[in-house]
Amino acid sequence: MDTSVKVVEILSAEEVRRTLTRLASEVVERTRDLSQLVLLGIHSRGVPLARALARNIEVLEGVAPYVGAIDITFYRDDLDKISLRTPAKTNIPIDLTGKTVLLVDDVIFKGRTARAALNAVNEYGRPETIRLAVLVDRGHREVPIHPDFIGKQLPTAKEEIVKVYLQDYDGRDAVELMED
Ligand SMILES: O=P(O)(O)OC[C@H]1O[C@H](OP(=O)(O)OP(=O)(O)O)[C@H](O)[C@@H]1O
Ligand SMILES: O=c1cc[nH]c(=O)[nH]1
Repeated sequence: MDTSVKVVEILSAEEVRRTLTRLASEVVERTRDLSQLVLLGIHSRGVPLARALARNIEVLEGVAPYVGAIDITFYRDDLDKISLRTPAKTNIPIDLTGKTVLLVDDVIFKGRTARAALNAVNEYGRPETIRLAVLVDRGHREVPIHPDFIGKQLPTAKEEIVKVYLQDYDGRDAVELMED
């Protein structure tokens, strides 16, 4: 019996970087006032991803957006099933009232993490708009949430795993699919 897991490269380092450049330019194009933009990365890889996106926006526009972090641990809808081992790593750089908040995550799957992030954001003011950017949308949503900015739409089987690697977090950029 073959129990090995097959790893398929979905995006190379160069493709991750190009995708980030495209996402940054889409965000710029669709943001009315960049001075009001706050990027909030969803812990954990959403945080370095938000920083990378912010750097790309700064290169394009010469304006560095605010960047912060959201730790959704205490907002999960399966909280009773997980331990509370993770300390809150939320960092909100400014009052969010009236701001354009861009939630950033590496992967969206069932959508429950993004839903929890919306609850978390509510605690820090009332943004004018909240949008969602993801590097990979792998489908299989369980809640009615759809990202506004998508790096790569990747049809997957439910049991497959998408792994995102980021330079600032993992020492390299890549997206891989792990198939059974
Ligand atoms: O749409 P969902 O089904 O909620 O899944 C998406 C979330 O799953 C992963 O996080 P994970 O919980 O694996 O933790 P990590 O960020 O530490 O990798 C990923 O980074 C997203 O945040
Ligand atoms: O495949 C998946 C599913 C959820 N989160 C990930 O990072 N990968």
